[in-house]
Amino acid sequence: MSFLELTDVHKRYGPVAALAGVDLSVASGSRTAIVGPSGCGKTTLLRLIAGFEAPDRGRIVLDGEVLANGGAAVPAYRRGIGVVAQDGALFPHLSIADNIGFGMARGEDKRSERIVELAYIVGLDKAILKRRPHELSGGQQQRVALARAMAMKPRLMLLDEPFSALDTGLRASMRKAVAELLEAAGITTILVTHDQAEALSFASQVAVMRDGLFSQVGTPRELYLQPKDRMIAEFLGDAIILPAKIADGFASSPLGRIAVDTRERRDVARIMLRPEQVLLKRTSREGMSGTPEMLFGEVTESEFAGSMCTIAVRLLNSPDPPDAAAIGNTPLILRKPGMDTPVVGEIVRLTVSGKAHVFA
Ligand SMILES: Nc1ncnc2c1ncn2[C@@H]1O[C@H](COP(=O)(O)OP(=O)(O)OP(=O)(O)O)[C@@H](O)[C@H]1O
Repeated sequence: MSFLELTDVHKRYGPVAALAGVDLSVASGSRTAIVGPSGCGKTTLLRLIAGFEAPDRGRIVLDGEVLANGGAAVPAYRRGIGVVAQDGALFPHLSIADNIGFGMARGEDKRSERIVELAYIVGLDKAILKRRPHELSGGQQQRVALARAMAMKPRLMLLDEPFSALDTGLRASMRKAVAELLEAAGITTILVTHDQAEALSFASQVAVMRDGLFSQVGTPRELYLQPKDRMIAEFLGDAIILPAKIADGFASSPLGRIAVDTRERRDVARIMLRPEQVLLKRTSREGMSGTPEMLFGEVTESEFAGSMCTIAVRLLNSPDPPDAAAIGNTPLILRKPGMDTPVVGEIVRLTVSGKAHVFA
């Protein structure tokens, strides 16, 4: 049985259906990431789980306890749910120690020791406990917010874009530290993020939301490699989408014969590859002769961007695709390590590794 269960949850603001019948199961001790375009309902969902608002319809059950059933709802302060908002939302007039201690039960034993311990757990030096929030960096404030949420020993932790104010390096290290921290404490967590890489690396379950509904829920690997549709594919990373004729576990495509992830299909469909599945080897125009079964292309654009660079490759001898008009002369957009990126005009041999995913 799942730890948190949402069934047919609806929430409307005037004419806007922010949530249009959401179902979600979250396992105990797991980490779930919710991603989706701006305005799709992510924050509304967290607010309903936290108890800041009640659903119009539907049930929210946490560890067997009904938190909300339509408008009838357990108040937020009785839910045992920790919330860390995007801006940290610290109390500006309280010291860092009192901010952290705010989450503790009144008269809790060894309060000061526990505050120091929580500060240590989230990687804060105890020297800053006397300071006020405005004397801390954005990253430090986020850690205080997390320590405050952990101080109340929550059953469930809700993180609403908690890393978005941090720069790239700090963001990755904070994410890892927070994941380890919550894991060690056995706290079930839901993270809302705009960053697909963050969702895929942080969570054991990723839920993609669109127009107030989950369009796909699964493991990061399932969603990345077997997205249900083009929108989900492109939301979670770069995707090469091609027309293909499918039969017997293979696709005839503009990139030649490629193994696909289903043996059942026998039709014309769109297939998807992730750019890292297309491997390039430098060659020359002379190297193309006498090898009709191999696939070649010419680099038409190359954009340097540090560790990973973007290149465009125009296919030179593509087998006829099933609907040639759909691909036309569109180059493939690939990302390659910056140290060894082919330059414009170079001829490359292309091979595909792994299987392509067939869209329904
Ligand atoms: N209090 C409110 N009153 C009226 N409309 C609201 C209210 N809160 C949210 N909405 C609307 O509900 C929809 C969902 O909003 P929500 O904040 O949940 O989206 P989101 O996915 O979290 O967006 P973002 O990624 O931009 O934060 C939006 O159309 C929003 O304008």
